Amino acid sequence: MGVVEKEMARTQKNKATEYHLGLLKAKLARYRAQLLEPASKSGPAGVGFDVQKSGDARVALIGFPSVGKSTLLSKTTHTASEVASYEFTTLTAIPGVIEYQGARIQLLDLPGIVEGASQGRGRGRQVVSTAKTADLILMMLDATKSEEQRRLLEIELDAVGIRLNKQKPDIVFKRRTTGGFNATVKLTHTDEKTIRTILAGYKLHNCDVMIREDITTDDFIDVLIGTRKYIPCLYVYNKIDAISLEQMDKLARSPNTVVISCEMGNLDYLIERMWAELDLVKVYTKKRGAHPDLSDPICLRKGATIENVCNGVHRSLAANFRYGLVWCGKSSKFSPHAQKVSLSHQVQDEDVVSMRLLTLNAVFTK
Ligand SMILES: Nc1nc2c(ncn2[C@@H]2O[C@H](COP(=O)(O)OP(=O)(O)OP(=O)(O)O)[C@@H](O)[C@H]2O)c(=O)[nH]1
Ligand SMILES: [K+]
Ligand SMILES: [Mg+2]
Repeated sequence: MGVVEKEMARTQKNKATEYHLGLLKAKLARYRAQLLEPASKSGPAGVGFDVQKSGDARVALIGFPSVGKSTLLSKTTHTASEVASYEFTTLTAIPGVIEYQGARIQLLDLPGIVEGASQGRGRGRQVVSTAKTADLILMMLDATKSEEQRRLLEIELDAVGIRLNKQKPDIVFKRRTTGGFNATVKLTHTDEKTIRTILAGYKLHNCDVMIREDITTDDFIDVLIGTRKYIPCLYVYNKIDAISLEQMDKLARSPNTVVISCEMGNLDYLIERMWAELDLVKVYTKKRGAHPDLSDPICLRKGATIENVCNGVHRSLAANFRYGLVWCGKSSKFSPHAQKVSLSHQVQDEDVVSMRLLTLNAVFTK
């Protein structure tokens, strides 16, 4: 235990010391953020595996050893990853590709992690750092083992700043202004004084804060630190061939959970659920006077703009952009007629997009 942790343990949790605790928490979070985000030269700690991101999204497999991560990769992609009954069979990151609905999803097999992974034991630190780069985490669990495994993994991911299945808390900061405080909802888990104390700890005396949901002190620190990653997670219980129907039924009813048996197959439902969680937007491109190319959509993250579409076609496109035309999709106000849009326009699933360019006055597709 470090000095700050010790002081926190000594400090009893009651109203009188809550402010002090908040300050200590902020201090500890700052130290750990420094420890976990070292400058790139200072060694491998906190750095993920050097695997190029490819395809439209990245899904990372996180779990204890021998839960069946490599078996899953081998069964759902064309990549083989060694499978064995002994622990730590996989020693590095192994990428495979799942092709689904016209999208290419990178599935990343990773070494098993153990308790303490985030504190730098073994390759664990590298694994949890890689998890930070994922668009979706598949937390793989052994259905025959105790529920404790899930909580332990959540602690490890939490320790590197990953927040699972959580939206970024709705807090807005404005520095170098008057120091106003505004909460649009009643705060029941924290209060202005605690938040002021934390801000003072960061020497942020002149800082406007606007809070728009009933946050906790931890939520506030997360947003203040700013390096947190809010990543969706599916809890995947494997090896259901080895448990009773009643046990399986109970697991399957939990939120964000899928039960599978890699051995028995039928992983289609898992892939459907992954797809739904990734929430990708598919956009079709169209040449002037031609039908849209429905065979080759561009897949983008939700919230993507016309600029992202341009970059998905060719990197020179955005620089020569005059305007875009959008048809049919849910974002087009004038469907079935085209809507004239700018680079910053957000596209929706199933939109058809055409670009008009400055130099060529022509149309591009992939
Ligand atoms: N009963 C059963 N066994 C399985 C299932 N899936 C995988 N296994 C077995 O579990 C063992 C471990 O599988 P791996 O795929 O190597 O597990 P891993 O999570 O990649 O393990 P590490 O790389 O060591 O972390 C192997 O003996 C697999 O055959 C399943 O659905 N049911
Ligand atoms: K194994
Ligand atoms: Mg493996």
